[in-house]
Amino acid sequence: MAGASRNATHPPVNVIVSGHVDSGKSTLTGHLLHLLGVVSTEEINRMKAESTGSKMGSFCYAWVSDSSATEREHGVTTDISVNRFVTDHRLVTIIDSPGHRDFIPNMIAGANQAQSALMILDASIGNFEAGFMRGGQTREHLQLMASLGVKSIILVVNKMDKVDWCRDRFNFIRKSILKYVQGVGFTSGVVVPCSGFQGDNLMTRVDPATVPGSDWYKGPTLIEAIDRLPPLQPDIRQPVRLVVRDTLEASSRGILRIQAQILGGFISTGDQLLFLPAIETGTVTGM
Ligand SMILES: Nc1nc2c(ncn2[C@@H]2O[C@H](COP(=O)(O)OP(=O)(O)OP(=O)(O)O)[C@@H](O)[C@H]2O)c(=O)[nH]1
Repeated sequence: MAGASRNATHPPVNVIVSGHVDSGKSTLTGHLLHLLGVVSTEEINRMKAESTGSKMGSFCYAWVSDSSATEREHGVTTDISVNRFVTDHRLVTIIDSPGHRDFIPNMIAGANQAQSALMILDASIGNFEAGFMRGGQTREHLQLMASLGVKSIILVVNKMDKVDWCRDRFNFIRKSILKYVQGVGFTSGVVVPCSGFQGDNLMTRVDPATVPGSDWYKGPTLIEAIDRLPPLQPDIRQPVRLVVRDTLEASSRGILRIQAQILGGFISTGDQLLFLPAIETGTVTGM
């Protein structure tokens, strides 16, 4: 159903992975990228061996996103990491982001590039509550994303293995979060249970034969939910907003060749652009 091709012509969708600290964002992202073939089995096996050797074995999938020595040593994401994959109908750019409140500016930088979100909720007893109460990052991230223009959201009830796929626990979290999400202003909000670490319900429906107690779930897998996200449709009536993805060439005459994605408005040769956070202006000489 999906894979790592970068040449897909499917409509693009940019998805930020957000949520309270330690809810399992990087683990879920890394495991999904592995199942999609973006990260090879050899690479995962190497990360499993190295993380186990550093007594951080439970972070093996998180190491796909968390590539810096600090992130790996402390088991905490500090910056965003961006990957691409294709599904049946979408070209997905997935942006893993930090949950720790110290790194909120980096989470905002990621949310700025996205129109859709995976909000990761830790189903474990006490952990959903810690993230959802005042001072937790769940509400803060939802409010930030809504104010930054993220429109659609998939609510991922993660670590279901830690609550034995308890249907009542899922329904409790589902009810609590949906009420809040609608109040913040998101239009859609499908709720998907899964285990990012075990890989259940990421690419294939959780199997009651191997995961006892999960037979009640008949909804979409995570990848099916992602495949149904509304695609990016830049609104040309909005002010110009584009995300610089890469600098391809810088000439001595001061001409910079960049790769960028237009999120709104339209640009023409001769237009002046303001680049942030550098606060520098530039003139469009060609596209
Ligand atoms: N049992 C279980 N543990 C999980 C699951 N997902 C993640 N974990 C564990 O939760 C811990 C934190 O996982 P991370 O993926 O680093 O969490 P995170 O949300 O990316 O962390 P920050 O970005 O630093 O906020 C690790 O020990 C993971 O192994 C899951 O589905 N089940």
